[in-house]
Amino acid sequence: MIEVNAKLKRQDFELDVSLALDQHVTAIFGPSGSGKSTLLNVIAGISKPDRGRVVVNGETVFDHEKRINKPIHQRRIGLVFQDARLFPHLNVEHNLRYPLKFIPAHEQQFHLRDIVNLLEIEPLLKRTTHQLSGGEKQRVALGRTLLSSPRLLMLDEPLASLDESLKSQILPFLKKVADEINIPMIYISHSKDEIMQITNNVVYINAGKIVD
Ligand SMILES: Nc1ncnc2c1ncn2[C@@H]1O[C@H](COP(=O)(O)OP(=O)(O)OP(=O)(O)O)[C@@H](O)[C@H]1O
Repeated sequence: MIEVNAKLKRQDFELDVSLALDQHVTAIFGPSGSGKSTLLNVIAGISKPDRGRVVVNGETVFDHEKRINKPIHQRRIGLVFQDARLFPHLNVEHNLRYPLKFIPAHEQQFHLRDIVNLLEIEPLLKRTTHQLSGGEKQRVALGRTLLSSPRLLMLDEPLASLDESLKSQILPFLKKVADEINIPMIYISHSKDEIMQITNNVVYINAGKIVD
């Protein structure tokens, strides 16, 4: 369960949201500039609200009044962005293994092998990141994020930079992660078609406010 009560004012924009997400997968949908990424950043700890409270799986990660503001890494939230942000100096396998170094073995939710099989990336393991297509990069980025054993997975327009044919190749993998992986997921997109393939549970945001 994710609870967000947050106000954040910028020059030409105000985020003012109050929402409780209790489904396994939630999509956040809204037009460009409506505040989707800002909301995600507030949950992740990248942006600090002026007021409010954020609770992730029972843990208060932000509370303005109580002066709680857990740093990003302590929130244990996995983020996947439009650009894969892989480490260019590491090959695919080492990108995937990277987060495992920081998590004690008993806290690791997945083995490398499970994720490699789930995302069908075995043939890519020895490649450098420059030898991957955009869609392959996104699968590796998703795998690396899962291997960080997050307690919440947030994807911010993960398909936005891919062409239509690559999108349709990656969507089944996102669906598989949504259906088979036991981690709550927030999926941000401005594409209704894309969202409908992932979940029926949609939160609409417009001009910084949740719309019923
Ligand atoms: N760092 C910032 N400083 C000032 N204004 C910002 C900053 N980041 C975003 N904004 C503004 O806040 C508003 C919400 O932006 P946000 O990125 O959350 O929207 P979005 O719904 O994710 O849009 P998109 O679908 O285009 O990515 C926009 O008006 C944007 O211009």
